[in-house]
Amino acid sequence: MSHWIDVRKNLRSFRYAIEGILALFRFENNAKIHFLAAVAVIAGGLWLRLDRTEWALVLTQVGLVLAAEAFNTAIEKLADVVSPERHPQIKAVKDLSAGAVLLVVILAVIVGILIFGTKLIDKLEGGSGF
Ligand SMILES: Nc1ncnc2c1ncn2[C@@H]1O[C@H](COP(=O)(O)OP(=O)(O)OP(=O)(O)O)[C@@H](O)[C@H]1O
Repeated sequence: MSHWIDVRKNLRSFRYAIEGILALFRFENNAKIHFLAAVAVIAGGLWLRLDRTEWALVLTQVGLVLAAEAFNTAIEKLADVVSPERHPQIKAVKDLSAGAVLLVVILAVIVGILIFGTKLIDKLEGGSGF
């Protein structure tokens, strides 16, 4: 009997997705840098005691950057298979994909400055220092 939801198939897909995440952080240089940045941001958030809304915003940005990095890596790998030779359209595809990551990163930095900037100033002006 066929089931409406095939749990075993779902679990297998989940395992492949985890393998993708592990490969991203193990082999891709930009992803490693973004991973370290994410760890630093989370440590900074704990230190500055972000509130719920601030965490929601910060973690959304972290998720967007890491997911954009994963999509970009996937597109680059696909492009390399489709066209191992240089091709102007592949250049456009890869540049657009990298541009998407840069856009997300720029916005994440702005959100980071808005949230961490004021918190940091408050903390330092409060005199508690480090
Ligand atoms: N097949 C290609 N055809 C045209 N331009 C390309 C191609 N591959 C890469 N490029 C250009 O090089 C940029 C960087 O691409 P990518 O990160 O894949 O590195 P690469 O140049 O292929 O070298 P490597 O894979 O050794 O790092 C792309 O954004 C694009 O401008």
